[in-house]
Amino acid sequence: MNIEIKDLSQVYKNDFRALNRVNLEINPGMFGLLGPNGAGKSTLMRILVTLQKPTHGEVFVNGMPLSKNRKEVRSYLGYLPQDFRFFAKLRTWEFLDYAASLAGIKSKKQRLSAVDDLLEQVGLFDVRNRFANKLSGGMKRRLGIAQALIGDPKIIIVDEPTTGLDPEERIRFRNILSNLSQKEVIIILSTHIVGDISSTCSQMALLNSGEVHFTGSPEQFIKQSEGHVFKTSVTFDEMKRISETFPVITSIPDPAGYEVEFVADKPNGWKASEVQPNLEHAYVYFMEYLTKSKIELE
Ligand SMILES: Nc1ncnc2c1ncn2[C@@H]1O[C@H](COP(=O)(O)OP(=O)(O)OP(=O)(O)O)[C@@H](O)[C@H]1O
Repeated sequence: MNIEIKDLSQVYKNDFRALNRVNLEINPGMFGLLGPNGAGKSTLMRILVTLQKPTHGEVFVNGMPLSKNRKEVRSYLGYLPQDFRFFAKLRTWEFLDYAASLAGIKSKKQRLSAVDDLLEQVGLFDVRNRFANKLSGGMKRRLGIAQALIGDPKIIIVDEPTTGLDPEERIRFRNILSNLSQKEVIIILSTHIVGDISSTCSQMALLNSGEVHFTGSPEQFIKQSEGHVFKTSVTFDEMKRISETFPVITSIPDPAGYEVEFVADKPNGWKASEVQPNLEHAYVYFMEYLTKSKIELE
């Protein structure tokens, strides 16, 4: 399985360009699409799941153009939309049973066995008789991924699935996804949460204002910010000045002021030592320095 996105643009009716000439290659494993709110992630996800036609460009799934093979591509897909909703009056297992019949599993016996497997897989078996609308936020999201997994999809697309979840549920959700990525499937995870990417994705892209600014592994992404993350001690007075000059990532109070970690192209006169960057540092560095310089260059 392989997805190639070629020169994809989306211009909305109000002339707003939500995607601008996006090119990506996505192979089996977990692919993280990282970007701030409004970057165009949901637009791209909706195009991939055939809910929206792009203004320009094409998506190829295993070499097949999506625009001419929508039905076939749909048969490979599982999708968890950002605003996942379900019918309030169904129990958790009934909802999945209903979703399985919509997905074309006709035999009742086959459906019930698939539902039990899915409930086990996402850790909802014990609450299978609870009304779906009475599940906690994290459980609802897990029910969402369970319905996306019906029919063993080869491509699983999840749009901002961890937003609003507490840390424990977020980890649980990521673990479900990373277990899936052991199989030969493509999982595309769109998120604005850096932590979702670091722990699970082998490949990633950074999308900002509808444009891809980076594509590669999280390790390569981090490498780009090496030599641009610093640590120094500042007085209370200096704190204001440094935070107006650079993005400060952490500030830990000490008796004389603060120990701060900041991201900069150069530390510009501040006596600071270099720090080994992590993904959060790299994201801030990209957003502050590299995406802006790319936009200015064009
Ligand atoms: N139907 C539409 N008409 C006009 N503009 C739209 C439409 N849908 C989305 N947009 C705009 O396109 C941009 C990208 O939206 P999109 O939902 O794809 O971003 P996103 O990265 O998923 O962000 P978020 O996480 O906030 O949803 C936003 O500025 C949004 O307001």
